[in-house]
Amino acid sequence: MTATDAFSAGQNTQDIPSRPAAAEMPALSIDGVSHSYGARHALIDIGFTVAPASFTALLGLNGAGKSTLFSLITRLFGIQRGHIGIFGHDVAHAPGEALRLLGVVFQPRTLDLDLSVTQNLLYHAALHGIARRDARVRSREVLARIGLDDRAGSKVRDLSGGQMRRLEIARALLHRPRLLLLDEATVGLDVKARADILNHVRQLVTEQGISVLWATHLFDEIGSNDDLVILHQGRVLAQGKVAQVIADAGGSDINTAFMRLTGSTAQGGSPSS
Ligand SMILES: Nc1ncnc2c1ncn2[C@@H]1O[C@H](COP(=O)(O)OP(=O)(O)OP(=O)(O)O)[C@@H](O)[C@H]1O
Repeated sequence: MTATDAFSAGQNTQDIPSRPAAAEMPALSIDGVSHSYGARHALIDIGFTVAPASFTALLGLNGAGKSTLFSLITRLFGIQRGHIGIFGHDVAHAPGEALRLLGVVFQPRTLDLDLSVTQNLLYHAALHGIARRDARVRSREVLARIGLDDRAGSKVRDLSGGQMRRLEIARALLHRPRLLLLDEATVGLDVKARADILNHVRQLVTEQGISVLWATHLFDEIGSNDDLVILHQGRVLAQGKVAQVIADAGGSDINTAFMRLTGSTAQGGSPSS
């Protein structure tokens, strides 16, 4: 039985550590997480939280450990060390509750190009056990939310790269998650498509109250009001509001702050990056 179950069942909770109220519960909490591939340490004792209804950028160069972290959060890999919680549900011990609240857009594309936009969504809904009629309602809802409602009948093959990405985001929203993870969601897109995707995702935060963890290596995708986590060579070097991270690092902007923290050259936001 989880702490939540015990609380709701009204049992003696003396031995159960007190939990923050639901409104204060982090959407995502990463606590003391380490992961190694054999002798290679990909993540080293990392910790941070994503606040509810926030946009948190996870900034790191190639090889920083972002994809490894996503694989742990989604349970693709078992957790070797540390704890990961989604709205208070431990991913290792209460995976059903935790993953129900989670939507994910992975780096590689996984759409069926020969099916229509709606068929892709209905197929995914069926995998989630969503009844056909409900799935149709939800498909229309998520396509409208992500600005693709006019392409519902199009073959995915005929969409642009940016539209395909938006469809993947729509698909990740079908089961109405409260936390959305996106791993380098704008890779390979042009400047306008990148901006469109970012705008849509930011709207999910401000209008729907969805919490977002946005993994990127592109500095220009980070907004001045975002929460920021800097991951470098498997370690969290800084976290907090962007302005605070810049001030703490003694930089004048995010590029100089990153360079000061890591000694690495900053990455621009060129479409080919
Ligand atoms: N399956 C694997 N086996 C061995 N080492 C791996 C494996 N996957 C990742 N690594 C190593 O772990 C480290 C972190 O890689 P990871 O892919 O998590 O970083 P990343 O920040 O997502 O980078 P990228 O944006 O390039 O995918 C790197 O040193 C990488 O070489």
